[in-house]
Amino acid sequence: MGLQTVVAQPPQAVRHAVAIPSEYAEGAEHGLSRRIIANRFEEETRNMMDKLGHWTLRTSQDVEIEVSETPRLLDPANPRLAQIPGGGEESGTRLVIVDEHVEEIFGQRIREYFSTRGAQVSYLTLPAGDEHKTIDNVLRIASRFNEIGTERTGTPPIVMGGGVVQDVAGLAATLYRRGIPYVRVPTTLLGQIDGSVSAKNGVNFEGFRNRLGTFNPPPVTLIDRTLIASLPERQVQSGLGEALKMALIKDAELFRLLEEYGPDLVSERLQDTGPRTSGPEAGRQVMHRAITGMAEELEKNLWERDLLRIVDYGHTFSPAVEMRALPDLLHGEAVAMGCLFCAVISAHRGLLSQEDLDRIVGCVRRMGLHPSHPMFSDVALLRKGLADTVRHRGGAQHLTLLTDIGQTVFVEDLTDSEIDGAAHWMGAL
Ligand SMILES: NC(=O)c1ccc[n+]([C@@H]2O[C@H](COP(=O)([O-])OP(=O)(O)OC[C@H]3O[C@@H](n4cnc5c(N)ncnc54)[C@H](O)[C@@H]3O)[C@@H](O)[C@H]2O)c1
Ligand SMILES: O=C(CO)[C@@H](O)[C@H](O)[C@H](O)[C@H](O)COP(=O)(O)O
Ligand SMILES: [Co+2]
Repeated sequence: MGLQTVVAQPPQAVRHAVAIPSEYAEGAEHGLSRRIIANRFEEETRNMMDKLGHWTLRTSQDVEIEVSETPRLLDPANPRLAQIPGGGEESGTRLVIVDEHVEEIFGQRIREYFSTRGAQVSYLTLPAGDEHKTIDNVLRIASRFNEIGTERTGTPPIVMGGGVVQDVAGLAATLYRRGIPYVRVPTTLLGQIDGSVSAKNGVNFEGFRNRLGTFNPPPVTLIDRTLIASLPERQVQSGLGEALKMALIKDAELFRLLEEYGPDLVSERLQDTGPRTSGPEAGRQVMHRAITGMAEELEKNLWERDLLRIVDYGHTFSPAVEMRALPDLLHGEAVAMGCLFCAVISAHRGLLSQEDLDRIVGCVRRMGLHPSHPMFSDVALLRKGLADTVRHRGGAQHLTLLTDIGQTVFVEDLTDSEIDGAAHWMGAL
């Protein structure tokens, strides 16, 4: 039966062109009104549908993500790191994935830990840095899973390192056998306060940040704050860039801590060892407040069904800048600049006071971060970056701006001239 498209007068429920078989269309030639033809077609289709099978599968998934502070994680007396999430039995060799600096600093302790505990493990070291957040490295991990016989559930890999190795290994775990559990041990400040509660993984692709990735939260993430004591200052500052984001969008007290203790947090690597911060335990508070804020935001929207996300603050223009500047700008450095850029737009709109804007610039500087980079004055790059972010946000700007420190509003009407104004301001810093 040939099909021919006839634009019928839509009956109540039919609002568009209906494909009507040719014998009905022929009826039109015999003077039947299009309305009658369409009704007859609908009725016959309905009769036929009664005899056709129809299946709808509805399911939901309970997800529990444990993020636990675990002191003395590498002490062989502490069983936590070797445990199988959910308490299952270990049934073969587990892959321990680290990056090259983690290997350098902790490799020996990690080996001692597993050998003392008699755990069957194999090691894989990946190159460090965002430029190695690639699909090739995902495949390297998958090959090692094959080599050592990684199972569906009994041999969950353990990933120790910063956000890069977490993202790469997380994607490998989600692809392998269509998804295996793994244990996440973040060893950077950024990884501990931001990536630690995230369900996302990903790799950069064709010059775009996190263009390939999935949602696959590991069941267990273990945080030992002492592991970040060996971080270079610059990496601590970069991590504080994400803490600043969290402070600006929802936690004025966190902002106050960053403002007051910024330099100490950096020099002490949040260990609360110095005379000034050991009293109020600024390091512990900053870490706890940042994780709590992120967990609150992600728990209600883990799969990002809602693309209005305040945690994307500072991540609107920064992805384009960060990728163009690679490897010169670290993720948290670009995010801090992205936060400031949107604070400037907020102030130019009269949403944020000049005094608050000055406090934000001061805070960024106190944490040892640069408030700007020449690329944040590159108007063409910023506009292109926004266009791609809009595609990422389902075609809307969904731009978070500040109305106060710790208070936000979404806008959808940012103009090119506002971008130009903020870019000019950043260039004058
Ligand atoms: N999936 C998510 O939700 C999520 C969240 C935040 C960030 N990220 C991603 O994370 C990446 C940034 O993470 P990052 O800042 O941790 O960078 P990173 O992973 O590159 O680590 C930074 C550097 O610190 C080194 N290092 C790691 N632990 C160390 C330690 N304890 N002592 C000394 N050196 C150590 C690493 O080898 C690396 O050279 C970005 O690609 C970002 O997109 C992902
Ligand atoms: O950088 C990241 C995740 O990579 C987080 O800090 C952040 O909170 C958000 O998840 C990002 O804004 C969105 O990341 P993405 O969807 O662009 O990968
Ligand atoms: Co980020």
